[in-house]
Amino acid sequence: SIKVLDDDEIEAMRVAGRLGRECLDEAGKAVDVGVTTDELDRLVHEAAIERDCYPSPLNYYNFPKSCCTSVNEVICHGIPDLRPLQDGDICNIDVTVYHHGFHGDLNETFFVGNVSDKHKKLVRITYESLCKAIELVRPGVKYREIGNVIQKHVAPHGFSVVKSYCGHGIHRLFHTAPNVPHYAKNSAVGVMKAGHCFTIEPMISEGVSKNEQWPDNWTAVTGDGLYSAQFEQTLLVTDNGCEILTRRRENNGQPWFMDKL
Ligand SMILES: CCc1ccsc1-c1ccc(O)c(O)c1
Ligand SMILES: [Mn+2]
Ligand SMILES: [Mn+2]
Ligand SMILES: [Mn+2]
Repeated sequence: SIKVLDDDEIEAMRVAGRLGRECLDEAGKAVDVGVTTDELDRLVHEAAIERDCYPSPLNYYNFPKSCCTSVNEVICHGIPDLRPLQDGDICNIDVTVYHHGFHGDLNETFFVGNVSDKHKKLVRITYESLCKAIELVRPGVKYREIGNVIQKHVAPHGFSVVKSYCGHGIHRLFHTAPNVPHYAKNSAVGVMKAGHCFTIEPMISEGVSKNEQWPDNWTAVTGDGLYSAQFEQTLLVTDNGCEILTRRRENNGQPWFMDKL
Protein backbone atom coordinates (compact mmCIF):
# COMPACT_ATOMS: atom_id res chain seq x y z
CA SER A 1 0.00 0.00 0.00
CA ILE A 2 1.03 3.60 -0.56
CA LYS A 3 2.04 5.54 2.56
CA VAL A 4 -0.13 8.51 3.58
CA LEU A 5 2.13 11.10 5.25
CA ASP A 6 1.06 12.85 8.44
CA ASP A 7 1.40 16.61 8.93
CA ASP A 8 4.93 16.44 10.39
CA GLU A 9 6.10 14.17 7.56
CA ILE A 10 4.52 16.51 5.00
CA GLU A 11 6.37 19.47 6.50
CA ALA A 12 9.62 17.50 6.37
CA MET A 13 9.00 16.67 2.69
CA ARG A 14 8.35 20.37 1.98
CA VAL A 15 11.78 21.19 3.43
CA ALA A 16 13.58 18.37 1.59
CA GLY A 17 11.94 19.41 -1.70
CA ARG A 18 12.90 23.07 -1.24
CA LEU A 19 16.51 22.17 -0.36
CA GLY A 20 16.75 19.83 -3.36
CA ARG A 21 15.58 22.66 -5.61
CA GLU A 22 18.17 25.03 -4.12
CA CYS A 23 20.93 22.48 -4.83
CA LEU A 24 19.81 21.96 -8.45
CA ASP A 25 19.69 25.73 -8.99
CA GLU A 26 23.27 26.11 -7.69
CA ALA A 27 24.42 23.76 -10.47
CA GLY A 28 22.00 25.27 -13.01
CA LYS A 29 23.67 28.67 -12.54
CA ALA A 30 27.02 27.18 -13.57
CA VAL A 31 25.96 25.32 -16.74
CA ASP A 32 27.95 26.73 -19.68
CA VAL A 33 30.24 25.73 -22.55
CA GLY A 34 33.52 24.40 -21.13
CA VAL A 35 32.19 23.49 -17.69
CA THR A 36 32.65 19.78 -16.85
CA THR A 37 29.85 17.70 -15.39
CA ASP A 38 32.29 16.80 -12.59
CA GLU A 39 32.36 20.50 -11.63
CA LEU A 40 28.54 20.53 -11.61
CA ASP A 41 28.59 17.47 -9.36
CA ARG A 42 30.93 19.24 -6.93
CA LEU A 43 28.56 22.25 -6.80
CA VAL A 44 25.60 19.97 -6.05
CA HIS A 45 27.58 18.05 -3.42
CA GLU A 46 28.77 21.19 -1.61
CA ALA A 47 25.33 22.82 -1.79
CA ALA A 48 23.83 19.71 -0.20
CA ILE A 49 26.39 19.53 2.61
CA GLU A 50 25.96 23.27 3.28
CA ARG A 51 22.22 22.59 3.77
CA ASP A 52 22.70 19.63 6.13
CA CYS A 53 21.64 17.26 3.34
CA TYR A 54 23.15 14.02 2.14
CA PRO A 55 23.24 13.69 -1.70
CA SER A 56 21.07 10.57 -2.06
CA PRO A 57 22.67 9.17 -5.25
CA LEU A 58 26.16 8.94 -3.67
CA ASN A 59 26.81 5.22 -3.12
CA TYR A 60 23.16 4.37 -3.81
CA TYR A 61 23.60 0.89 -5.36
CA ASN A 62 27.28 1.94 -5.62
CA PHE A 63 26.58 5.00 -7.79
CA PRO A 64 29.89 6.91 -7.62
CA LYS A 65 28.81 10.59 -7.61
CA SER A 66 26.37 12.99 -5.90
CA CYS A 67 24.05 13.68 -8.83
CA CYS A 68 23.35 12.34 -12.33
CA THR A 69 24.38 14.37 -15.39
CA SER A 70 22.89 13.07 -18.64
CA VAL A 71 24.02 14.77 -21.86
CA ASN A 72 22.37 14.51 -25.29
CA GLU A 73 21.77 10.84 -26.16
CA VAL A 74 22.19 9.84 -22.52
CA ILE A 75 18.68 9.17 -21.18
CA CYS A 76 19.46 9.09 -17.43
CA HIS A 77 21.93 8.00 -14.76
CA GLY A 78 24.85 9.68 -16.52
CA ILE A 79 27.95 9.79 -14.32
CA PRO A 80 29.55 13.24 -13.86
CA ASP A 81 32.96 13.22 -15.59
CA LEU A 82 35.75 15.38 -17.01
CA ARG A 83 33.99 15.98 -20.36
CA PRO A 84 33.50 19.73 -20.80
CA LEU A 85 29.99 20.71 -21.90
CA GLN A 86 29.92 21.73 -25.56
CA ASP A 87 27.99 24.32 -27.55
CA GLY A 88 24.63 22.81 -28.55
CA ASP A 89 24.53 20.17 -25.78
CA ILE A 90 21.42 19.51 -23.73
CA CYS A 91 22.38 18.51 -20.20
CA ASN A 92 20.08 17.02 -17.57
CA ILE A 93 21.08 17.39 -13.91
CA ASP A 94 19.22 15.06 -11.53
CA VAL A 95 19.47 15.94 -7.85
CA THR A 96 18.15 14.06 -4.83
CA VAL A 97 18.88 15.20 -1.28
CA TYR A 98 18.23 13.41 2.00
CA HIS A 99 17.39 15.83 4.84
CA HIS A 100 16.29 14.89 8.38
CA GLY A 101 14.96 11.53 7.18
CA PHE A 102 13.24 12.54 3.94
CA HIS A 103 14.26 12.72 0.25
CA GLY A 104 13.57 15.44 -2.34
CA ASP A 105 14.14 14.44 -5.98
CA LEU A 106 14.06 16.67 -9.09
CA ASN A 107 15.75 17.27 -12.42
CA GLU A 108 15.83 19.72 -15.32
CA THR A 109 17.37 19.63 -18.79
CA PHE A 110 19.55 22.67 -19.48
CA PHE A 111 20.67 24.28 -22.76
CA VAL A 112 24.45 24.67 -23.28
CA GLY A 113 25.30 27.57 -25.58
CA ASN A 114 23.29 27.61 -28.81
CA VAL A 115 20.96 24.59 -29.01
CA SER A 116 19.37 23.60 -32.35
CA ASP A 117 15.66 24.28 -32.85
CA LYS A 118 14.85 20.56 -33.05
CA HIS A 119 16.56 19.88 -29.69
CA LYS A 120 14.94 22.98 -28.15
CA LYS A 121 11.59 21.51 -29.26
CA LEU A 122 12.40 18.12 -27.69
CA VAL A 123 13.17 19.82 -24.37
CA ARG A 124 10.08 22.07 -24.51
CA ILE A 125 7.69 19.22 -25.39
CA THR A 126 9.21 17.08 -22.61
CA TYR A 127 8.68 19.87 -20.07
CA GLU A 128 5.12 20.42 -21.28
CA SER A 129 4.35 16.70 -20.90
CA LEU A 130 5.39 16.88 -17.23
CA CYS A 131 3.19 19.95 -16.72
CA LYS A 132 0.20 18.15 -18.28
CA ALA A 133 0.76 15.13 -16.05
CA ILE A 134 0.99 17.33 -12.95
CA GLU A 135 -2.32 19.00 -13.88
CA LEU A 136 -3.94 15.56 -13.64
CA VAL A 137 -2.83 14.92 -10.05
CA ARG A 138 -5.59 14.99 -7.43
CA PRO A 139 -7.25 12.48 -5.07
CA GLY A 140 -9.14 9.70 -6.89
CA VAL A 141 -7.05 9.72 -10.09
CA LYS A 142 -5.46 6.37 -11.00
CA TYR A 143 -1.64 6.37 -11.19
CA ARG A 144 -1.87 4.53 -14.51
CA GLU A 145 -3.52 7.61 -16.14
CA ILE A 146 -0.30 9.66 -15.98
CA GLY A 147 1.36 7.74 -18.82
CA ASN A 148 -1.61 8.29 -21.14
CA VAL A 149 -1.34 12.07 -20.75
CA ILE A 150 2.42 12.15 -21.29
CA GLN A 151 2.45 9.92 -24.37
CA LYS A 152 -0.52 11.77 -25.88
CA HIS A 153 1.44 15.00 -25.66
CA VAL A 154 4.73 13.80 -27.16
CA ALA A 155 3.70 11.19 -29.78
CA PRO A 156 2.28 13.70 -32.34
CA HIS A 157 5.80 15.15 -32.64
CA GLY A 158 7.31 11.75 -33.44
CA PHE A 159 8.91 11.54 -30.00
CA SER A 160 8.87 8.35 -27.90
CA VAL A 161 8.52 7.64 -24.20
CA VAL A 162 11.31 5.71 -22.45
CA LYS A 163 9.66 2.73 -20.71
CA SER A 164 12.49 1.31 -18.59
CA TYR A 165 12.48 3.98 -15.87
CA CYS A 166 9.46 5.25 -13.97
CA GLY A 167 8.40 7.84 -11.46
CA HIS A 168 8.21 6.55 -7.90
CA GLY A 169 6.96 7.06 -4.39
CA ILE A 170 9.40 9.06 -2.29
CA HIS A 171 9.51 10.08 1.38
CA ARG A 172 11.60 8.24 4.00
CA LEU A 173 12.74 6.00 1.15
CA PHE A 174 14.26 7.26 -2.15
CA HIS A 175 12.21 4.73 -4.11
CA THR A 176 9.00 3.09 -2.99
CA ALA A 177 5.37 2.58 -4.04
CA PRO A 178 3.74 3.73 -6.26
CA ASN A 179 5.51 2.87 -9.51
CA VAL A 180 4.57 5.57 -12.04
CA PRO A 181 5.16 4.63 -15.71
CA HIS A 182 5.35 7.49 -18.25
CA TYR A 183 3.96 5.53 -21.24
CA ALA A 184 0.35 4.95 -22.31
CA LYS A 185 -1.83 1.93 -21.49
CA ASN A 186 0.31 0.82 -18.55
CA SER A 187 -0.81 -1.41 -15.69
CA ALA A 188 0.30 0.73 -12.76
CA VAL A 189 -1.47 -0.03 -9.50
CA GLY A 190 -3.00 2.52 -7.13
CA VAL A 191 -5.22 5.56 -6.80
CA MET A 192 -3.97 8.99 -5.75
CA LYS A 193 -4.89 10.09 -2.22
CA ALA A 194 -4.12 13.26 -0.20
CA GLY A 195 -0.84 12.70 1.64
CA HIS A 196 0.81 10.59 -1.10
CA CYS A 197 4.27 11.75 -2.24
CA PHE A 198 5.73 10.66 -5.57
CA THR A 199 7.77 11.83 -8.56
CA ILE A 200 6.87 12.18 -12.23
CA GLU A 201 10.03 12.17 -14.36
CA PRO A 202 9.32 11.58 -18.09
CA MET A 203 12.27 10.70 -20.34
CA ILE A 204 11.34 11.59 -23.94
CA SER A 205 13.48 10.55 -26.92
CA GLU A 206 13.67 12.07 -30.41
CA GLY A 207 13.65 8.64 -32.02
CA VAL A 208 13.08 5.14 -30.65
CA SER A 209 12.01 4.46 -27.08
CA LYS A 210 14.63 1.71 -26.72
CA ASN A 211 17.49 2.30 -24.27
CA GLU A 212 20.87 0.63 -23.98
CA GLN A 213 23.34 0.45 -21.09
CA TRP A 214 26.99 1.53 -21.28
CA PRO A 215 29.65 -0.80 -19.81
CA ASP A 216 29.88 1.50 -16.76
CA ASN A 217 26.69 -0.29 -15.66
CA TRP A 218 24.96 3.02 -15.14
CA THR A 219 24.66 5.24 -18.18
CA ALA A 220 21.47 4.63 -20.15
CA VAL A 221 21.55 5.83 -23.77
CA THR A 222 19.08 5.89 -26.65
CA GLY A 223 19.16 2.92 -29.02
CA ASP A 224 19.64 5.18 -32.05
CA GLY A 225 22.01 7.85 -30.72
CA LEU A 226 19.32 10.52 -31.04
CA TYR A 227 18.79 12.85 -28.08
CA SER A 228 16.61 12.36 -25.00
CA ALA A 229 15.34 14.95 -22.51
CA GLN A 230 13.87 14.69 -19.01
CA PHE A 231 12.23 16.78 -16.27
CA GLU A 232 11.28 15.66 -12.75
CA GLN A 233 9.35 17.04 -9.82
CA THR A 234 8.46 15.61 -6.42
CA LEU A 235 4.72 16.03 -5.76
CA LEU A 236 2.45 15.92 -2.70
CA VAL A 237 -1.19 15.03 -3.37
CA THR A 238 -3.48 17.51 -1.58
CA ASP A 239 -7.26 17.66 -1.09
CA ASN A 240 -7.78 19.78 -4.21
CA GLY A 241 -4.80 18.79 -6.39
CA CYS A 242 -1.11 18.72 -5.65
CA GLU A 243 1.81 20.72 -4.30
CA ILE A 244 5.03 20.73 -6.36
CA LEU A 245 7.51 20.34 -3.49
CA THR A 246 10.55 20.84 -5.74
CA ARG A 247 9.14 23.80 -7.68
CA ARG A 248 11.37 26.69 -8.72
CA ARG A 249 10.56 29.71 -6.58
CA GLU A 250 12.23 32.30 -8.77
CA ASN A 251 11.66 33.25 -12.41
CA ASN A 252 7.90 32.77 -11.90
CA GLY A 253 8.57 29.06 -11.51
CA GLN A 254 9.71 28.78 -15.13
CA PRO A 255 12.42 26.18 -15.85
CA TRP A 256 15.95 27.32 -16.69
CA PHE A 257 15.81 26.46 -20.44
CA MET A 258 12.86 28.80 -21.01
CA ASP A 259 15.05 31.88 -20.69
CA LYS A 260 17.03 30.60 -23.68
CA LEU A 261 14.25 29.55 -26.06
C1 LIG B 1 21.99 7.57 -9.28
C2 LIG B 1 20.78 7.32 -8.46
C3 LIG B 1 20.11 6.13 -8.96
C4 LIG B 1 20.68 4.83 -8.84
C5 LIG B 1 19.84 3.83 -9.27
S1 LIG B 1 18.38 4.57 -9.82
C6 LIG B 1 18.87 6.17 -9.50
C7 LIG B 1 18.00 7.30 -9.74
C8 LIG B 1 18.48 8.48 -10.28
C9 LIG B 1 17.61 9.55 -10.47
C10 LIG B 1 16.26 9.45 -10.12
O1 LIG B 1 15.35 10.44 -10.28
C11 LIG B 1 15.81 8.28 -9.61
O2 LIG B 1 14.52 8.23 -9.28
C12 LIG B 1 16.68 7.19 -9.43
MN1 LIG C 1 19.75 13.29 -22.67
MN1 LIG D 1 15.74 12.32 -9.89
MN1 LIG E 1 13.37 10.04 -9.30
